[in-house]
Amino acid sequence: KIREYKWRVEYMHWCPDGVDGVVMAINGNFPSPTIRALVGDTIYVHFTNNLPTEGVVIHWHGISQSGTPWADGTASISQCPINPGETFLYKFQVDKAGTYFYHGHYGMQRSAGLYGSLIVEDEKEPFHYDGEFNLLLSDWWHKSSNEQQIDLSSKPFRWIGEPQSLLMNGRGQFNCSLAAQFSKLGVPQCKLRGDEQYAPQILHVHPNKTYRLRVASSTALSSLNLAIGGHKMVVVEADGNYIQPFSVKNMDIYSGESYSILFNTDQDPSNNYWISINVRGREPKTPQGLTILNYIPHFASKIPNSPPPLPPLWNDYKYSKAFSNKIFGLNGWSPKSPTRQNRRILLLNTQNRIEGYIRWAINNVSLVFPTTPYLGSIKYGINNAFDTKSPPNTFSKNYNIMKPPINPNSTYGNGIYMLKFNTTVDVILQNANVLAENESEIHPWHLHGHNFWVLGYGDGKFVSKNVEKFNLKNPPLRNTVVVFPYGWTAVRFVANNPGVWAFHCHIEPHLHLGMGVVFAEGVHLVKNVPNEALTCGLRGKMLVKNKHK
Ligand SMILES: O=C1O[C@H]([C@@H](O)CO)C(O)=C1O
Repeated sequence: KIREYKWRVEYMHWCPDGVDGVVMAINGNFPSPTIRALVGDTIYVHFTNNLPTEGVVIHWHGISQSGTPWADGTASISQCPINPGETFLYKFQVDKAGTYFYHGHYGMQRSAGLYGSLIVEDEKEPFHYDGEFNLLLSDWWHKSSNEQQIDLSSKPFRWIGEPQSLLMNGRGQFNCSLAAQFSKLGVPQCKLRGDEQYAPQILHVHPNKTYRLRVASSTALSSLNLAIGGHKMVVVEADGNYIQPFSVKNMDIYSGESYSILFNTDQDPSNNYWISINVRGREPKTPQGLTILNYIPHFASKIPNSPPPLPPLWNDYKYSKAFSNKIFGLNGWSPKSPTRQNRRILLLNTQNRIEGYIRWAINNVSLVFPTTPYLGSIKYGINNAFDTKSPPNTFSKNYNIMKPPINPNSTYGNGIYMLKFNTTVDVILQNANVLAENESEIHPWHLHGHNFWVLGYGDGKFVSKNVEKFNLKNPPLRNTVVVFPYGWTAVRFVANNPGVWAFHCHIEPHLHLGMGVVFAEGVHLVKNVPNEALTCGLRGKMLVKNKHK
């Protein structure tokens, strides 16, 4: 079935957390509209840019874009930014059921609020439920994304700081709390009618049923922990892949990840319950995000009679690792990983300083995007559009990941990794100490155009004997995976999707500061690239020249 949408993106005044602000909205909605489709459907989005002075693109996070790499929505990689006043047609198939989302992928447009849910349903699933909800999680700053972007590229560097609020489906509370009576912070109780833009979206449930909660995190920065007070959660899906069900009382979710959980409404039906999100992995300076699980027929306004769930300590990484290590592919539903790899790439994640500017680098290269999208320059053989020398396959064996870099300098680069078509590639993501002593941060890495198998995580520096401990039995398939502080993460994927694909830290300011790499495979097999995708930069000039010949 074809599902067709006409969308226009524009700036709009909105009040996501009780403080007036400006969001990037689609057709007047914040968050942007939810797409619901059935597996196998083709989506047509006629996307018009009504922003007054800036380009825009939309990335369909988790969708393989098999056969349509020009619709992946990554500026400088798969297409030219759509100019103000122009319309671009995103046409792609949703070939895999799951919980997904979409978001801006140019500059800091995700932080500006350009995101929405994309849910692909399946007729056959390995579990049952009576009803479902969807929560798209995000973090929100009172400073505009434009100013954030300027801060990050200033000398001296200005860090954007922690978000002012956490949002669920675009709703949060900054100047008041839903749970003030349980809080020691002295914030007032929110007095809400329920129709405010920042009033929480309440989840209404019937007792003694099973519900599916779909959650995805579109945060710009924050790693989160989600809990439903008094209720156990059974995790059943990760990034559009069925996983071996496991039960937890709260769960971590990193930017770029999505999950489905099942919960039973088996608690005292005369009470309501909190649903909470809290910041993990960074010293929390942002109040927890809250909404209410309301047992019908009681009033939704009835405040739960116990305090919101207590999250694990923000820096309890052992706790986070235990959660990640519970995720396995579901037998019979999850495709098996190839048993061996053709190529192994080691990627060292470092924070650096180039000419006084703070940047992130991978194997000492800090990614800057070229003006001509890679897809067009490779496909049409334009060889002066980017550095055709590949970035390093590995990093120095002597690098001490436990200390700040001895030489923090790095280089800007836009070279990419050319992968042989249909080969199996292992990537080891290696974390390290940042510029300051005794600090290493969480980085959730997201791969475009593919899922990868997560073969394992480890502490410290990766050594070749770690390969013996790789999980080849039931590794989970995902499109996003966390790299823990001072640790490494190993993933495997098959380079079988003709196109050019970003692989990057999903923390938006980190990508903006160079924390990513680009893979290209089988580009000669890409057919029918619409001219509108690539009519900018040198490819644009080439088209114009040909016309006048
Ligand atoms: O990229 C980042 O910069 C700051 C800090 O490391 C320097 O101010 C921070 O917390 C980041 O995640």
